[in-house]
Amino acid sequence: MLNFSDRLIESIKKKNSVLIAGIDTSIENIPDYFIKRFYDKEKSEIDNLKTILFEYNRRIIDAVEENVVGVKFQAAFFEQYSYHGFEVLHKLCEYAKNKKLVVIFDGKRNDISSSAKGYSNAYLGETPVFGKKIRFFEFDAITTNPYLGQDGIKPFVEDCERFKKGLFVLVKTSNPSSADFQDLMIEDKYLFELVAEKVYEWGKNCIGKEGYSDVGAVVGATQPEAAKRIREILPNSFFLVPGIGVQGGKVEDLKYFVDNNNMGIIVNSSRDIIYAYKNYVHSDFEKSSYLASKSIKESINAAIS
Ligand SMILES: O=c1ccn([C@@H]2O[C@H](COP(=O)(O)O)[C@@H](O)[C@H]2O)c(=O)[nH]1
Repeated sequence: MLNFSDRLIESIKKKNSVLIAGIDTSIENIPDYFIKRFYDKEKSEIDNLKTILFEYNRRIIDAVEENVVGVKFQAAFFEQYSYHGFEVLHKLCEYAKNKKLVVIFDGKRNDISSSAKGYSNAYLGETPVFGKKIRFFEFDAITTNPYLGQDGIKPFVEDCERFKKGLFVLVKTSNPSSADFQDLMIEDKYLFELVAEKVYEWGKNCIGKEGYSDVGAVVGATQPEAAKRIREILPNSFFLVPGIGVQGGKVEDLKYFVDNNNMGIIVNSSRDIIYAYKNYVHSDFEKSSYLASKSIKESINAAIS
């Protein structure tokens, strides 16, 4: 089996797209006409929730499939519905995987090593059950938080090596308060630069045949200056770039995120795609999401070519 970075590159070339559709759907943002179509008064609220959440996101995936290299599932939007949400997440992950999309779990997980191992078993690897190993999810990659240091990251890196999976470590995030900690200076370096140096180290043993590491960085689209610095430290890592559109990140700035081959990034867009019906065709959310994903893909391609 190919390394994660090689599979990603293969898919990017095939799709001519570095766009990732972010599945961040809340039930209250699903259009009324769609809810009415599926809501069954004979069923419980929870059963209706599960059906509608799955059916809406499934159609979004169908609609954008042609324009995206993968999908990123934001854990929070499934966790808010407790284990019912996770049941839907599991089905959607399989659905996207069957369409040969790259599937990312955005859980920003981390903990002490024994707990981190549990997370990694769940999302990248296998969980021991009665002497057997069970694979619960089929994600290709996960996002992690580096705050606990190397021992909290090692279980994920080991599973990346073993199962040819990918990791995106938060290095410089897109949110307004990212500077609170990430921009602290330690001697002559920003904290995010020190984290990037660690990401380089953690990914040294999982380099694919195309020369890219399977351990990448999350770098917010709102942070072009930081992106230039991080690219110097991580010349052969993929950046997962969230924050274009609603958060203010500009597609034109993506030229500061790419590597010397104009590669090395995947760019997430969530709300602009899943709720595109609010800006495009109100009565047809699938068409709207298709049009939005096509337009975002084309503008990204123009900005980085
Ligand atoms: O620095 C970060 C890290 C993760 N995210 C996640 O990406 C999406 C962005 O959603 P949009 O609707 O396209 O703004 C969301 O899931 C965040 O949790 C991020 O935005 N910034």
